[in-house]
Amino acid sequence: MHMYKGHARAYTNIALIKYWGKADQQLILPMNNSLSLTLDAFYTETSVTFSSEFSEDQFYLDHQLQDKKATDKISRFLDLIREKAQSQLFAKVDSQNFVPTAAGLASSASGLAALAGAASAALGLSLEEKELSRLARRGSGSACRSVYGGFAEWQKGDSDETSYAVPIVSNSFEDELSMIFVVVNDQQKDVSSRDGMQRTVETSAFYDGWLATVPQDLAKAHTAITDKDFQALGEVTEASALKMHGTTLAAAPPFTYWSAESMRAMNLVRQLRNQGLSCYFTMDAGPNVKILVQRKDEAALLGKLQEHFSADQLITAHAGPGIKITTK
Ligand SMILES: O=C(O)C[C@@](O)(CF)CCOP(=O)(O)OP(=O)(O)O
Repeated sequence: MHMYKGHARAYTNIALIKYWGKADQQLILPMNNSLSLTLDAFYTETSVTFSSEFSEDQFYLDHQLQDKKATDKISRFLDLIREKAQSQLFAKVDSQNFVPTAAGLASSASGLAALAGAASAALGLSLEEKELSRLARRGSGSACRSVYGGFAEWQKGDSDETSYAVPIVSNSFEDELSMIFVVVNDQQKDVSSRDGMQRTVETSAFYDGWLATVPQDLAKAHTAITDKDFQALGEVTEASALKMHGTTLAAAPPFTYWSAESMRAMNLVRQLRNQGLSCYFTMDAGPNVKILVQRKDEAALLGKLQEHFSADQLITAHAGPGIKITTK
């Protein structure tokens, strides 16, 4: 009887310069580079066991056996790893999302990164970071950035071999930052990021305009990180999110991830900034609002936010580490 085990913990990341649109759906090659900050507040722990005793793949998420649809998606991803390792063995996948229950935050980035790490290690593939990032990308684009801690850039490349994330040298600027999540509960049925970006690429009149400004936004973000210039990083982060979300309004049919509560949070950020509290927001494929603030202003911002939102809606995160893999 052959049994092989691997474990990984991977943290979620939030894009400051957004990935929005694929050049290749099957390989998950993006239309543009993106830049993110890995956080310490949310992570996924995954254990994978391959065994000759198993007659099919099994996928447990937070101790719940998942249905065929979810398991088939995992199996297709595991096939990539089985192929690399020349293995036919089936696997049992145990994933646990350490995301505050109220959050309802998507954890595909940490989840697929942890799965890539645990499964490849179980089959004895000791992949170095670039290869691990490429593998995670096949699970979910943003997952490729969670291989690294702190700031990372996903270089779009033009093939499976050339599309992966790299760490950004930042002389610890990330340690001077906080990100406060405002979890809004009026979540209408969202369009998934995968479906949302596909519809936008295919139909949005604003999509080319979005794409045209990404390289200059990336350059601004790099300069801001090098210079430890919080205002410049905040401005380009907020602009990138607004432009990305703007593309959805011109899609057919049009859609938006912004709810009334999202708008309330974004307007409050602008108001607080105008009153001298330097903070900037970003948003992804959901109504939650993420606020970038300097660690030194974190308490002051929380105090202001608590006047407008309940404490359990506010989650504070700081820069987090890269993926951790063990095969014990
Ligand atoms: O994270 C960002 O750069 C921006 C977004 O979060 C904005 F919503 C998109 C993430 O997309 P993802 O879930 O990775 O899609 P997949 O490749 O279809 O799995």
